[in-house]
Amino acid sequence: MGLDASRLIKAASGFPLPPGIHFSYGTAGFRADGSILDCVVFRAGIVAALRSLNTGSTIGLMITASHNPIQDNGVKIADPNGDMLSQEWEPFAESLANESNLENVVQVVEDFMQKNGVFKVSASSGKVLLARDTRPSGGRLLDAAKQGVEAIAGVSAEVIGVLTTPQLHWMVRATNRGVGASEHDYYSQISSGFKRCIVDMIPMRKNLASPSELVIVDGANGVGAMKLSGLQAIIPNVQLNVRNCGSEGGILNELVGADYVQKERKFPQNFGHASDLTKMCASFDGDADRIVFFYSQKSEDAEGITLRLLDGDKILTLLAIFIQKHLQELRSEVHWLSSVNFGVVQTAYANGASTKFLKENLGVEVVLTPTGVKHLHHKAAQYDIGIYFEANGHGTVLFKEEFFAVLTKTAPSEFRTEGGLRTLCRISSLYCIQSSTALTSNK
Ligand SMILES: CC(=O)N[C@H]1[C@@H](OP(=O)(O)O)O[C@H](CO)[C@@H](O)[C@@H]1O
Repeated sequence: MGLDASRLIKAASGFPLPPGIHFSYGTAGFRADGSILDCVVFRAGIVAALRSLNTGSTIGLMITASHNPIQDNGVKIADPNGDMLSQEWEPFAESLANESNLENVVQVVEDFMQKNGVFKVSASSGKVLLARDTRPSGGRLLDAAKQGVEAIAGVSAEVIGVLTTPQLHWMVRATNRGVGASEHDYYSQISSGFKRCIVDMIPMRKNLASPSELVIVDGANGVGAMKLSGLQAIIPNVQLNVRNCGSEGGILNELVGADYVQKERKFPQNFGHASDLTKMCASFDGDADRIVFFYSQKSEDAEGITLRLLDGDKILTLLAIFIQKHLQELRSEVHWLSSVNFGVVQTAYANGASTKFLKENLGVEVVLTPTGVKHLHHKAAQYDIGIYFEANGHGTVLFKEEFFAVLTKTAPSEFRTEGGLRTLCRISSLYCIQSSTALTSNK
């Protein structure tokens, strides 16, 4: 099957390239002021459609500018297993996005297809799932992306609507695995992981609804707040107090959200009250793929209250201590577990004290990668158990599937401290979401 050039040119002519601007493919896709992105997003739709034909799988396309201001927007593409678009495709995406001549657009696509055998692998039934966050330009840009997908014959676009970025990544992965991939399935998976990991594992905290256990969440006036209420509806016994939901006139990412709290070391709007003292709080970013925690303490200064931040480095360190402890217990009992490798991944921006602690005090292998989830995720996935976090709060825990399968099949009777085995299985059930997500880390 060849490219339908006239169909592509006709569709592309509706989305002219704004003159004099070069669009760069950044750490996670294209970003710019939302008013000038129609062409780039349309062409990202073409890239996603071709990727779908090339891989013979469903691909995801997300319209979001994450932690950036409300007037910005952007586009990220999710690969079949829920990872970021393969880095090999980034130069193609960038040259397509910047081609000003329509005839050349076809040429760029044809050359790339020829080089990569896009249509050799494909059946004639590609599919792209499309979603967006809550930005005002999101609906218009989602439509541009849809038209880009449909400009490629044989590929269909399914608009899912408003989602967090991790939800879209998860749905793409679940769709390609042929398991339940609805938003409700997503909540059910987190909810059962939460129940197994938090509620059952820590009996004394069973009554999580008690006011002292309340977690207060800063939703950054974005999609995370909205989705958290969906999740809360099916998680029993947990009371979350969600502020900055965007419904009371608050502006997305303005004086709120993970980026603000982490960079400014300030309370987000509607936090920092005396009544919140010592309570655990969490901040999402605009598309809920970052989280940082914080709490307040009494201080001597004029404000009287100081913010204590748990950024990605601290979250990673706490997780590493926890997993290392259980792993060491199990290794002392079961021979094959001694070969299980466990490592953590940070970027060069990580606090050096955390890296030193992880290496020297905890004895964990630490690898540094460039900034960007695609780099950290890829590296962490090479371990049986890998944790990655950027200081800004992107991160997760990954369990290699083969390792997890052996772990869950191992009879509890082989272990004296059965609890350690159960704990690892339970943690993996909470982090089974696979992509950096604020919702699973909300504990
Ligand atoms: C998915 C991804 O790679 N996101 C990138 C990107 O963050 P966003 O929250 O997606 O804007 O830029 C950050 C640097 O500004 C980088 O730290 C991070 O890894």
